[in-house]
Amino acid sequence: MLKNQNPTQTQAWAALEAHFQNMQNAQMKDLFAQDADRFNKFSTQFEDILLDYSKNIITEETLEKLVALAKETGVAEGIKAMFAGEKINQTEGRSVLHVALRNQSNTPIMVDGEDVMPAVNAVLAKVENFSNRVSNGDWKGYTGKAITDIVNIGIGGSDLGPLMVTEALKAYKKENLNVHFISNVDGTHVAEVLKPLNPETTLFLIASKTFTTQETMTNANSAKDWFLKAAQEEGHVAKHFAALSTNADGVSAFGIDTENMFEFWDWVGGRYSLWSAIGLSIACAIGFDNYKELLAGAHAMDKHVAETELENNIPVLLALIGIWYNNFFKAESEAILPYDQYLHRFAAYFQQGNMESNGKYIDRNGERVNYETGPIIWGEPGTNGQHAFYQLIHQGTKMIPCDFIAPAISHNPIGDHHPKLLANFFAQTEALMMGKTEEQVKAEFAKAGKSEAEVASLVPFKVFEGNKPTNSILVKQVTPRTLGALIAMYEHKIFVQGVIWNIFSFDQWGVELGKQLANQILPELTNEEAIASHDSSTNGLINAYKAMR
Ligand SMILES: O=P(O)(O)OC[C@H]1O[C@@](O)(CO)[C@@H](O)[C@@H]1O
Repeated sequence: MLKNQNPTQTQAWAALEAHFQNMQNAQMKDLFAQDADRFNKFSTQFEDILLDYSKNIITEETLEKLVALAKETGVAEGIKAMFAGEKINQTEGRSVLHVALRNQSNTPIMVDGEDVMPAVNAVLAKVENFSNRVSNGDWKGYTGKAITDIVNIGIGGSDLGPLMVTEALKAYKKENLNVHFISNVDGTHVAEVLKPLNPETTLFLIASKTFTTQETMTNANSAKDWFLKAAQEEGHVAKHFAALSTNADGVSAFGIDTENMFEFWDWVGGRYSLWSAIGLSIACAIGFDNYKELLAGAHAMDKHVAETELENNIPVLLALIGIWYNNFFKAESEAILPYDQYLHRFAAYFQQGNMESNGKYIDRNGERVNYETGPIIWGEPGTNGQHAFYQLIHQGTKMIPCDFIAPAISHNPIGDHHPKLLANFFAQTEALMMGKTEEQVKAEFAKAGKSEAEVASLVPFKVFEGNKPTNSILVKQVTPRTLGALIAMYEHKIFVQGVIWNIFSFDQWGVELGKQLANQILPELTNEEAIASHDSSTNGLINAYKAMR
């Protein structure tokens, strides 16, 4: 059972507040100077992933106090409850079992008294059969040609996961198959993606847990129109459209043969669904064996989370360090900075994963929280970010804890590109931690032959205060297995933070109001009347739009 404990009313929180008074001015460079063994004490290895969390404003005492908070708020109980299939998604009356989708140990996992593993494995077998047939060229289109292009039509969790993973694992992509993603309801997206494609050799995967999402159904209908313009006969749809959904009625109403439907279940959250049938485009793109390796990596991390004491539990440590900054240093955002071009959509994926899970202001008792909850997640690949926003991270007024991620081995070892990438990866976290003192700046000017008087006015601008916290995650190489473990690590970090913040991390009521209002406004855009049903701004904007057309 989840404990339902307001974190700020725990003894651990009070102890952390007192501890923070001592730590708020601590300098990491002093902590390193005082302990030559700091790196060994504050780093850990999981398979081929090294996590170095030593460049944080923490001591062993900090971690002890943070782990005490995890204990008092029932993190261990929460982990058990999730893995046991308890309906911890309480406002929707659902279990949260994305861990079942990758449960390659096949231990029974019960929902409402029934082991879900047989159904999970049946869908996985269907995914294997389908993806093999498509990637082997055995699946033929209406003119008898093999499929060359797969188009995943979905949005949010039905897009971001498959997109991020197929990009991250492009080195494993099947030669004969291209994967494309349409998500935005903006007609430009479907127009631009379909422009170069051949209806005879294109297969559409309509990915939608609910099969009611406005953007996805609009894009799916446009894709079907595009296809039928060439194919003419409705009967050919079955060879070119498959559905990934929990809603069989919606799928057949759309006109997709439920034989071509890959089901998943309401205990799979959209933002946790790439491990389900939603991952079909991944299996087609990189091959089923690699897709299974992705699941295996996540499963290995699941076992680590379920079996490891809190003190050495990697997602728990990351969650607690995040809470230390979010709730005590008042940091409002976290940056994820992958030094790997293939991981260019990794931060975007966890914008939904983190912010849709923990962007909540009501606690599990239905009361408004009196503390900060989920952070803003953002980030871009390195080294590009260095030329865009690192100025603020280094010399801005905001503390932005950053996760730096890099592979030791590149899939594209061209010239000295990778050593240069890694040099930046190592240098940035050192610079953020060490900074540059006034004395160092003056010495550099003196070395360049500049007199103190000459440069006095410049010195303040060149000082770096440093003491900016980072985690460094060094993976041997971005492979299906390490990527699976990395994604699961962040998923569990998010879950643990939600338990500590005493919020429900697996519903998303906050996305509903905008949709409701959009549905009310849509008919107002097509009639000729002047609109007066809203506030003056919304009325003004709609009427100005109508005048512009
Ligand atoms: O998969 P579907 O049901 O089409 O939902 C798509 C996305 O829409 C949401 O915003 C929920 O409405 C995300 O949680 C979800 O991943």
